[in-house]
Amino acid sequence: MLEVRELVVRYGTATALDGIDLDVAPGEMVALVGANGAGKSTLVNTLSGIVRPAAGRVRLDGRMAQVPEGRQLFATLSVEDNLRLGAWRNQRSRRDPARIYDLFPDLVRLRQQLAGSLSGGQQQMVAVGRALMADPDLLAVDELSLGLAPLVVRDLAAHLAELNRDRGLAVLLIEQETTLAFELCGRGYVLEAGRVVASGPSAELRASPAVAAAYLGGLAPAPTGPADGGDA
Ligand SMILES: Nc1ncnc2c1ncn2[C@@H]1O[C@H](COP(=O)(O)OP(=O)(O)OP(=O)(O)O)[C@@H](O)[C@H]1O
Repeated sequence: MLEVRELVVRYGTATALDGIDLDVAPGEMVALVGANGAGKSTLVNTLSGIVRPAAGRVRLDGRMAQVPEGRQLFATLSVEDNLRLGAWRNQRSRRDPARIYDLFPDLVRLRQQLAGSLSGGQQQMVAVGRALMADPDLLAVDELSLGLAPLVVRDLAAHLAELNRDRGLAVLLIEQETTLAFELCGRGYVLEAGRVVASGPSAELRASPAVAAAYLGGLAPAPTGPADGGDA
């Protein structure tokens, strides 16, 4: 449903994405991991049209909604108004946030509260809910876990997995938390300095030196097997 080919993005003379190929199939959960500055947000912002590519192409069948990095809620609007804003392109009949309250019952009692006064976890619920209000086929989540307690992250991750399983929602999960990303998604991509340096099933990526290298600046994990040939 999403096909990205040879995507190049530049900010002035700096190249942020340098020939990215990436696919998400309908109903798939795909992880995009990489260290700070690798180009993850640039990629998502290009998919959603916020950033214009210098070259390459993006083909998207269906509708994509984005949970932006840092949530970016309207702090002085209520939870309910933030949710409704997610549906501004929908027909009137699909602007009722009731379905989001079914998904996140905790938001019901907060519906009139200003978004700026919520906890980080509550804000992330609203940000996910607002994106879901657009009835997307693909949800791109930029840093689900950012600044949140592990229990809250678990809860949000469980919701995403449920939406994927029950409604066939495709998810592109942008994460620095590789453990979470590879647990939740069957397949993933590792980005380093604007390039895909590894991709494949999460089980393989988890053990991949490329993942460690992307995070530790080129240091591969120490070998776990017996030393080969050395006698020290
Ligand atoms: N608006 C911008 N103008 C100039 N350079 C930018 C802009 N946005 C991002 N960059 C640069 O592009 C590169 C990729 O940044 P990006 O935010 O996409 O990385 P990221 O992987 O999402 O990082 P993080 O995990 O820290 O959010 C970085 O070198 C960054 O400094």
